[in-house]
Amino acid sequence: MIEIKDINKAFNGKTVLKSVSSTFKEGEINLIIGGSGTGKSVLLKCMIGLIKPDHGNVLYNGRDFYNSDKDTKQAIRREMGVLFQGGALFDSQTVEQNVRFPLDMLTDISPKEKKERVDFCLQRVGLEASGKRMPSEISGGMKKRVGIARAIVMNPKYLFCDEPNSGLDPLTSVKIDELIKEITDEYKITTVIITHDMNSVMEIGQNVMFLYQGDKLWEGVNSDITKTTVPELNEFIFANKLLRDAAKESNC
Ligand SMILES: Nc1ncnc2c1ncn2[C@@H]1O[C@H](COP(=O)(O)OP(=O)(O)OP(=O)(O)O)[C@@H](O)[C@H]1O
Repeated sequence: MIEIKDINKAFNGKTVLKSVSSTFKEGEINLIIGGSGTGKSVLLKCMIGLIKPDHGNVLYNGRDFYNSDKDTKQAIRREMGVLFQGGALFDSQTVEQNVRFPLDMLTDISPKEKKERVDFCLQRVGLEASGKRMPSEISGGMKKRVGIARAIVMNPKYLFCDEPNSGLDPLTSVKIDELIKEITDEYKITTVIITHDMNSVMEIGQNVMFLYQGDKLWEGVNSDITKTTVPELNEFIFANKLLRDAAKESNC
């Protein structure tokens, strides 16, 4: 479980996050949604320690990240897996080398153990036959899978995904969502995903937080989202015509 309490952040006098608090549950998919520039990525970066909030706390199973000693911070960092937007793969390294990278950087396990762990993770994301290929030789969906394999190679307790569906066709997006959901269930990970994708919200959004201009305006389970009376959230959801029509039909 991750708790964020009263997170505030401003850049050059402009407030980007306004006292945001929430709880992200273990073994569940927790989504942060909202339009462009509403502070989703800044919030995620505040959670993983890439941007220090001006005020507020981030608690990892009760451990207060920003008020921890160096060793505890390091331990929490090792429990995080991050799938960056666009995958962030090293183009000059094979798929296998990309997945092995955190093990090389953060562990001193033997080459044999590393190989076993990398093979296991590649197999878990359905890429067991692609370890020797270069990122330039695989599709966008496969790159995301490599990113997921790398994010789980350290066996994380917390998984953060920044727009895992960006740049993918709808069918591949669904497959990536399903994979993240399966892995979250299987290893009881606390997963936090930033997305614009209403399909992801409806399919896998067990807990959803809506940010608007740095404010948390709504949170709840996905099945309640279309009943919202928050005008900004309504506008965000029903920008999608299919959903608008579906909502009209269910009200008839
Ligand atoms: N390092 C920074 N320095 C100054 N301003 C920043 C910095 N990072 C983000 N911002 C500003 O903070 C605001 C929120 O940005 P953020 O990237 O969190 O938006 P977002 O909701 O993730 O948008 P998108 O969906 O388009 O990625 C924006 O106005 C952005 O310009």
